[in-house]
Amino acid sequence: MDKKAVRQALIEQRLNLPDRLQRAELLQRVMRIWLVGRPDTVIGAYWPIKGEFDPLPALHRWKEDGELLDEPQLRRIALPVVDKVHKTLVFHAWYPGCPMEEDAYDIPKPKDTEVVVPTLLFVPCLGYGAGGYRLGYGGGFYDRTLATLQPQPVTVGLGFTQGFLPDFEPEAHDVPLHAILNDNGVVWPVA
Ligand SMILES: Nc1nc2c(c(=O)[nH]1)N(C=O)[C@@H](CNc1ccc(C(=O)N[C@@H](CCC(=O)O)C(=O)O)cc1)CN2
Ligand SMILES: Nc1ncnc2c1ncn2[C@@H]1O[C@H](COP(=O)(O)OP(=O)(O)OP(=O)(O)O)[C@@H](O)[C@H]1O
Repeated sequence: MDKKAVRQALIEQRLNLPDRLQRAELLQRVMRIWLVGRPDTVIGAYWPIKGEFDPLPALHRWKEDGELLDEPQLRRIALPVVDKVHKTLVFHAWYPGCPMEEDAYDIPKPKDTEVVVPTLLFVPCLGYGAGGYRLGYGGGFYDRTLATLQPQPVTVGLGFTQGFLPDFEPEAHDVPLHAILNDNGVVWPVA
């Protein structure tokens, strides 16, 4: 199968997952545990589309947990906005109820909030394979953004078990993720 057909099949499968709610709850838990002890105060995530796992509830709790620390921490969540000229992503602060507007591909983006630089990025994985490699929708936005972001953020892929591709072959421009989490736990790096 070519990449385009694989993408279509994965989106279809994901939209039809019979137990997505239970799987989403499991992945939220994996995320929260993975975040314990991380030093980050700005985390980049995404507004879910096409049946993607929603990372925002777990991140909102992470943000609130920051206020309960011995030394309270101001934590912020950011969402990607497409830079149409450079075809890269810029991150804007987001909070629940934040005014939104449509970005490219009809994905909502925060309206007029501050540009921030995340030290950790949760990256949506349509598919993923061994070695921390991911398959996205084919825009190359994450690869291009990661090729230029300074300092380099830690990148953590999120996907359902269903997206695992045992035979995935990365291309030269594919930047591997530092970690991948799914509803079973941490699947990259392998222990
Ligand atoms: N939730 C979410 N937000 C995200 C991403 C993502 O993967 N998930 N992105 C990650 O990069 C960026 C947007 N990238 C996207 C790239 C392509 C398509 C898309 O639907 N493409 C069409 C084909 C368009 C074409 O061929 O010109 C399609 O698949 O039908 C969607 C988002 C930023 N925001
Ligand atoms: N660092 C880069 N510099 C320039 N072009 C790039 C870079 N990375 C990727 N591209 C271009 O983007 C196109 C799509 O890449 P790829 O198929 O890996 O997208 P993807 O990772 O699935 O999509 P996305 O990151 O948007 O979810 C490629 O054909 C490639 O030419």
